[in-house]
Amino acid sequence: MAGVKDYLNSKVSDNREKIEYHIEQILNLIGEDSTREGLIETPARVTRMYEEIFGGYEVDPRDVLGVTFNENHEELVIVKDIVYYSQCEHHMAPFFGKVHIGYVPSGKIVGLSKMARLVEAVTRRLQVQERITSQIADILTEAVEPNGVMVVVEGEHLCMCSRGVKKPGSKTVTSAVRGSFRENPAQRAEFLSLVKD
Ligand SMILES: Nc1nc2c(ncn2[C@@H]2O[C@H](COP(=O)(O)OP(=O)(O)OP(=O)(O)O)[C@@H](O)[C@H]2O)c(=O)[nH]1
Ligand SMILES: [Zn+2]
Repeated sequence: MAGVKDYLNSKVSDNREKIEYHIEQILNLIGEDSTREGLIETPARVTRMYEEIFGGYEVDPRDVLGVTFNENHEELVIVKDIVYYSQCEHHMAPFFGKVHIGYVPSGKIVGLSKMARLVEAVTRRLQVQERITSQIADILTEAVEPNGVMVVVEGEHLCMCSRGVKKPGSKTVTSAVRGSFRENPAQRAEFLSLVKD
């Protein structure tokens, strides 16, 4: 799957000193004095923050759904309102919102918490919202081999609020449908009615 495994080649925890050095350079290059009291710890703080917000690179998202259970439930299962924080790959600015995941099992189910772990693994990277949406749908499809999967992601992008076009409050909604959801409008409608507030 494009863009998932390659990311495991490098991670913040392997490169702390170099990242700190470069953050210090950026502070000076934007006109600051990196040696003043308020900034002296900033390169180390930013690096620790990067470990958190880019923690997805430490994980292969496909491993998160490694354990499944045999179960004969063949109706819709939804985990909704999973909050995520990601960073847009165009501006390295935060975007955030909620993920709603639904699937119709075909003999296999997955632990509910693993859905949230999958969201963490996919979002704590440089991303675009569309790719988050399709990666979640594809990884769940591959792991659980369900009859169908539907994923809806809502996002507010700070690169559109605090800069650029400056439209705070605008929301982007993306969806991905796989398997039975593609052919079955009633199933899509059921999913959408169950995830709406
Ligand atoms: N499709 C998509 N676009 C995104 C996402 N996050 C940010 N963008 C957009 O990426 C685009 C990058 O456009 P560019 O013209 O290269 O960059 P820019 O000059 O900073 O663009 P403006 O934001 O319009 O000022 C912008 O239109 C952003 O709104 C995302 O998750 N999905
Ligand atoms: Zn952006």
